[in-house]
Amino acid sequence: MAAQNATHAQVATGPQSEPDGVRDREIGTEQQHLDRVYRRLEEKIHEAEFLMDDAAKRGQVGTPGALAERDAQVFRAGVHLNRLNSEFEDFLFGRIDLLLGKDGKKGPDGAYTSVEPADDAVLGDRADIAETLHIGRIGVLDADYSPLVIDWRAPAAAPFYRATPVAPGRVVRRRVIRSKGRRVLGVEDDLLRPELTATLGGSTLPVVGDGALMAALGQARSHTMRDIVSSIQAEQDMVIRAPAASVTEVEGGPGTGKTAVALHRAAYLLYQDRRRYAGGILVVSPTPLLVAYTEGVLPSLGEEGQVAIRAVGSLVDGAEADTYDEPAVARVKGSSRMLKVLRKAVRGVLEGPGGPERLRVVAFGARIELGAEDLKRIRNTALGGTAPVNLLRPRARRLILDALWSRAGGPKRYTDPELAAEARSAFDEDITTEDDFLAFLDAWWPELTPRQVLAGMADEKRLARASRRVLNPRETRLLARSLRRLDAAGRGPLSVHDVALLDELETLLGAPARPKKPREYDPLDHLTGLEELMPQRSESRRERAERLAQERRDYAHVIVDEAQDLTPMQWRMVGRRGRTATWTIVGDPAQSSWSDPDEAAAARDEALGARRRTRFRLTVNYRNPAEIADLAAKVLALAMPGMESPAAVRSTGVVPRFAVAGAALGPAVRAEAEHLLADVEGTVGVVVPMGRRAEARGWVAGLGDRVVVLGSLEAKGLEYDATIVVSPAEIADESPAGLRVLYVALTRATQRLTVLSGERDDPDADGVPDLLRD
Ligand SMILES: Nc1ncnc2c1ncn2[C@@H]1O[C@H](COP(=O)(O)OP(=O)(O)OP(=O)(O)O)[C@@H](O)[C@H]1O
Repeated sequence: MAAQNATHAQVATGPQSEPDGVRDREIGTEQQHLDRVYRRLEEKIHEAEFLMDDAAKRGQVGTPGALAERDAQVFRAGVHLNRLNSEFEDFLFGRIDLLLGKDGKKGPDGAYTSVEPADDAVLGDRADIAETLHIGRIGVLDADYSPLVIDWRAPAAAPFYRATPVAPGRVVRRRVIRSKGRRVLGVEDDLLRPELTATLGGSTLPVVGDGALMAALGQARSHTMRDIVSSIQAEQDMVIRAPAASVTEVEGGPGTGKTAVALHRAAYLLYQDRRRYAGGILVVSPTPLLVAYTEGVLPSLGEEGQVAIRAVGSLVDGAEADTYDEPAVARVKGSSRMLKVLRKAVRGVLEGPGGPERLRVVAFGARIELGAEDLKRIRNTALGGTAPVNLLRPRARRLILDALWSRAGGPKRYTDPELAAEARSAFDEDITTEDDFLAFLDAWWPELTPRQVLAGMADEKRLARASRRVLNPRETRLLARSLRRLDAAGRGPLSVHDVALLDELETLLGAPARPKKPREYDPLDHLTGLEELMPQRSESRRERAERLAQERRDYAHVIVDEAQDLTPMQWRMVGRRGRTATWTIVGDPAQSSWSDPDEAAAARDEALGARRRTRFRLTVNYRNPAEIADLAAKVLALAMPGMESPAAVRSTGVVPRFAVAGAALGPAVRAEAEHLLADVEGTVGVVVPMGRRAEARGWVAGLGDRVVVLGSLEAKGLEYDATIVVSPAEIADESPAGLRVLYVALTRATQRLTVLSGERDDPDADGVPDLLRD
């Protein structure tokens, strides 16, 4: 791990100090340990299988108590088995050799807890190794409760990540073990106290290899993210294990590991306080592509489904956004001004033309009528309530009945209150059972769905009434036009920004009634008496609204990745899902595709309110070689003058390639992609302006699934072995945030970068486009 805290002194390592045969011997030593661990795991699996078997037998007894016990046991044993099976591959990855600690106390995992060495741990320049710990994805205790493997999230594993040559604590040697299944393939050591001659069991402590981080960073990339448990760096570990304060904010440039750190933090929090986080951890990701890229990481860390990774366009149930609005429309839809527009739009639907203008009923043998003015007055009184509009319908119905009763002279007919009450209830019943009255109510105060209201906003005239003095006429026109994709019921392709509007509307409207699904018949029911324990009460609307609101608040922790991109309306949507949660927010203002980073920051402040914040900064770029990072820094200087770029941890000696295509982009992109496919083992990303996505897919058709075409906004968070950035000037011109979007595009490659100039780029004699020159 030569770059452990790259700013600190180098760690002494190196094959030069490695005599022949030492590596094989050390691999053999670790192999013996792994064999022991596997034997123990097999014992545990047998125990789990026995438990399940035994539990199934108990199930045959059939009493409710025995069944409940059976369920609990089967569940526990099932989880256990799943875990062991899924973690069976590659789960032991580290080892630390430690000096004697200051005190002799042991923690629950069987390891000594002291961080600092005892005063007499080192004599002159000699020391004995007092403790050896192996680190893995889950903890395994031997039959005598001594630790065979320490879970990477346990406190005893922290020194594996945190020790540096400047502050080594008790760690003398840190070893990363590469294993596959039951076989140890390699070991890489860092010596943290090179000045010492340390002995283990009487022999000198050997040192093998030259660090695991570089090996990990140089590996080819696939279409899914790998975990980094074996090489988490000290500054990253500080974030992963930070106490779950109300808000943990992490900033850092491209490639500093923000996404990796956020996901590993989720795994750490679950480990550290499973009960607290059983309420779920929500990870909000900017695009479905990034969700697909990161989804696999957590199960491999040994979790059991408490973590939901959702794209910001899929946070509302039933809505799946697959469209991007053009920047001017996105700016309107994302702005907090939309809140006012939506409020008025909801009212506008109720008041809008086409609704009934009068109500006629027959009561006491006479015809009674409420006219347009009466209905308007009643509607305004009803809307004076604070509840969501759909939940105000019963109130409006009652006000209508009151008005009819009074118009029919009801209050004057009866002096006896009891008689009056009886007559009133008969009057109400007569009217409300009439089909005409029900039809009137449905037309006059329809139960609205968020999608209907949104679709209604496609009518420019109607929208203009709702947006008066909030949006200007151009903004209103753009907004109305963009919503014409939807039919009257709101079906049709939704944009990412529409989803936040739907969520806001759902809050304004209250949840519409959903047809109740009949509960499936379960043959166990009559045995367990479950029906009695869980009576099927019918739920009132208010109860339902409260329940849904509750469900939304359910997340115990919310992680926001690429937080710089959330619009004010999206912050409101995400905020609703974490009202009582703790938060981890990671992002980089320099990569913001939102036109106004200050506005987004203000919206974040509003969503988080007065919660206490703890801030961290990540400073080392683990993705891009220095040659690519240096080029990207030129765009950063234009996009955000004065912003520092993170220090690249490695260099490949290969500078970015510049090619000029002019108008003939297709053949040039294809040729460059073919060239890069031959150069790298893994993936090639072709980043194009958003409007060129469809044609670009044609350019690379047939080159295989190692090549991926992405619109500039879709590249966020992803990475490829090699990247082709097509027409930088066109990407930069696409939106007011275009230079920052270009910065994102230029920082996706782990090995090779080709920049292809289009018609607008004005390349110099070397093919370097205007925007990337010194
Ligand atoms: N400690 C580490 N060990 C090995 N690889 C690492 C480490 N930290 C980060 N990486 C790798 O560096 C790359 C960048 O990480 P990640 O995507 O989390 O960065 P990021 O800060 O989210 O980047 P961006 O802001 O550009 O989206 C990934 O391939 C990740 O696996």
